[in-house]
Amino acid sequence: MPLPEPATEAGREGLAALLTDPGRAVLALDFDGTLAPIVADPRQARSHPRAVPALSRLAPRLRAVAVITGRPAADAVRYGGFEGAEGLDHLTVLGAYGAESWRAPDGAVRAEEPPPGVAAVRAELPALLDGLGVPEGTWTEDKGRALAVHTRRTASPEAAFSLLRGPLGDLAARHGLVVEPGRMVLELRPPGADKGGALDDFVRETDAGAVVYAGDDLGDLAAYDTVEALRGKGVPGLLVCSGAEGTGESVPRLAERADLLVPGPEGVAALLESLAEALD
Ligand SMILES: O=P(O)(O)OC[C@H]1O[C@H](O[C@H]2O[C@H](CO)[C@@H](O)[C@H](O)[C@H]2O)[C@H](O)[C@@H](O)[C@@H]1O
Repeated sequence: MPLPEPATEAGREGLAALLTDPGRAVLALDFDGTLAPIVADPRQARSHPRAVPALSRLAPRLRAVAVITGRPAADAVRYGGFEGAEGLDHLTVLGAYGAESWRAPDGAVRAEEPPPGVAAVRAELPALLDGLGVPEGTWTEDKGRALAVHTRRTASPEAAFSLLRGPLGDLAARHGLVVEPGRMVLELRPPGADKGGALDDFVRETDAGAVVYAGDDLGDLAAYDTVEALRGKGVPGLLVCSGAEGTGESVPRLAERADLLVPGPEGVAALLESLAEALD
């Protein structure tokens, strides 16, 4: 497939920088909705079958590749199928919005201690959900340093999301946490870390001369901010939005800022394949 053309001049510069000097370019990707198709049960999410093979071809040509995700790093590594994958022997996975990291060379997860508010929220959340009479299918994902309440498997996911938003915001605030809204999920997590800071640190650490970032959800906006700030400092960048795969769940605040819109994880995998082909 030929390389798609970014819609903006800045995006075209970002893509050109990667193609001209791939050895200085960093590629960073979100996991759910970008590398992995959205599925009803978060425990069943897996990389798109073409994603890891494409990354395996591409990664050895680039300065560095990172997956930056709201998932715990270990979950993303496992669900992504990244450990031991050919060509990914220098992959970095930054989990929990950057509060956790996993690096392929040693395979260990480094994580900050969760603040005490997480344990307090864990203790109070079941009674709060009961009291609200949440619909069947509401499901809490315990992420260790955060709790995510999912509504995708309820009969009316958006109505359940709206019902929960205020009370979960109050609970989070009482314990010094924040609510991170996502695709049919409200996550109560510690403030501080975000994907923008995680990407900025990674770009500095790798001394990258160009950056490509791909994401699909509100949590990716902070990484978009970082790419735009880097562009302002003369580091070319390309912003990719993984679109909504025909589910009607697009995230306009991300799509309207992207240089390149691709159709979901399948489109992301196709883009990675095209980049690999162009560099071969
Ligand atoms: O930063 P990401 O890698 O995009 O992770 C964000 C959240 O993704 C997961 O939830 C989303 O994907 C699920 C599986 O497809 C889907 O069922 C759910 O509706 C989506 O919101 C994950 O479960 C969360 O912990 C992540 O924070």
